[in-house]
Amino acid sequence: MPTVLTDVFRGHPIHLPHTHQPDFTSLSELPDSYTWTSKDDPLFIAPPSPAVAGENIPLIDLNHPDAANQIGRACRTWGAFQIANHGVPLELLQGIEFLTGSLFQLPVQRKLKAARSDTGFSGYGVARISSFFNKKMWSEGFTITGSPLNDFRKLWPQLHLNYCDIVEQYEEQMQKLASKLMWLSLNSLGVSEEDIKWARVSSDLNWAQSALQLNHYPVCPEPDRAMGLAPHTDSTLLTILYQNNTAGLQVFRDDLGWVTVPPVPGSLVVNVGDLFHILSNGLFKSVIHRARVNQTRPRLSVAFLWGPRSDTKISPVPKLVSPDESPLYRSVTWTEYLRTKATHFNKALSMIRNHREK
Ligand SMILES: C=C1C[C@]23C[C@@]1(O)CC[C@H]2[C@@]12CCC[C@@](C)(C(=O)O1)[C@H]2[C@@H]3C(=O)O
Ligand SMILES: O=C(O)CCC(=O)C(=O)O
Ligand SMILES: [Fe+2]
Repeated sequence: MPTVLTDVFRGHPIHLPHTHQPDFTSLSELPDSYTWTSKDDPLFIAPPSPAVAGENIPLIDLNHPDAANQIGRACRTWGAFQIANHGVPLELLQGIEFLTGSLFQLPVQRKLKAARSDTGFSGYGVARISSFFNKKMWSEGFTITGSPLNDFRKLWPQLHLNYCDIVEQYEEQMQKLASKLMWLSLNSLGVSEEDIKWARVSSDLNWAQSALQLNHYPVCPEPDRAMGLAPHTDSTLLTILYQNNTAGLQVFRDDLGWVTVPPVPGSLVVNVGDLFHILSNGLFKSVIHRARVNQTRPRLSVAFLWGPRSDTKISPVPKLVSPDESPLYRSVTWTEYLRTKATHFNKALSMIRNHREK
């Protein structure tokens, strides 16, 4: 049984055309292969409801005495929220943004030296979900899990140690924050450490693991017809996203359609992932989100994808299941779930759902 994320796709190759990325900046028209319509994605033009004006995911001050309830409410209604006063130093956010910008500015041949392999987890390439769509996405990405030393040495023969240091510090801060957010939201449901022993704060976070996904959305000649990152849910417990000062992230609500998440300097966006939806027996929504692009400003984002150790079985917390009903989902490890998702994409959750008798 693998215990690290790097092993997840070993024996489960995903062939993706990393080497066929265009030089985005040289294109003055959108090639057909990048032109999206609602045939390529049924939600492409989900009309915003009139109610959407003024509706936005909540911005929650973590120092507020009622923060736990506000977070709980946001997880139930939106599956996403922004946070201020999160305690992550501004210089570290600036550092990770600088690293991300420097990485994607490298010549494409250099980036390809660290390309993600078909069975690999880390490295440069197109989004993993690309194989589920007919059209290409206007973006490039870099996934990090474990030490980025080997990849970074290929990218920056001189400066790799400085950049490794930034990643290490960033991940350390994010891990602490993610655990705090998970417990604040669970506490709001009356769930305590007694109810989920594997996730005890006192167990020094050895029960968790993570990946960092760096994303770059270059400026685009026809943004209305292009897609930066297609609609998806994350398979995590929680994802913490840093976005630079360029809008592009949108979250989907059945009653509102697509809602743009405006960048708020210094704040972070938090998404509920599929595993948290399972753990909460469906009470917290794993939010469908996507990234759009624009004509004038490149966009960068850094997603901290956070989940349990690969061998931990995640199942609905018994306290959240009514005594006369079976849990909404059967138990699953993160490894099993990532593999299900890699094969079945947005049907993955329904594949592990327990079907209740009518
Ligand atoms: C741990 C992971 C979650 C992720 C797949 C991955 O193995 C590493 C990258 C993650 C990411 C980021 C972009 C969107 C997404 C759906 C994808 O294709 O790669 C997520 C994956 C996920 O949450 O399922
Ligand atoms: O770039 C964004 O805003 C979204 C990124 C994202 O959803 C991801 O990396 O999983
Ligand atoms: Fe995502």
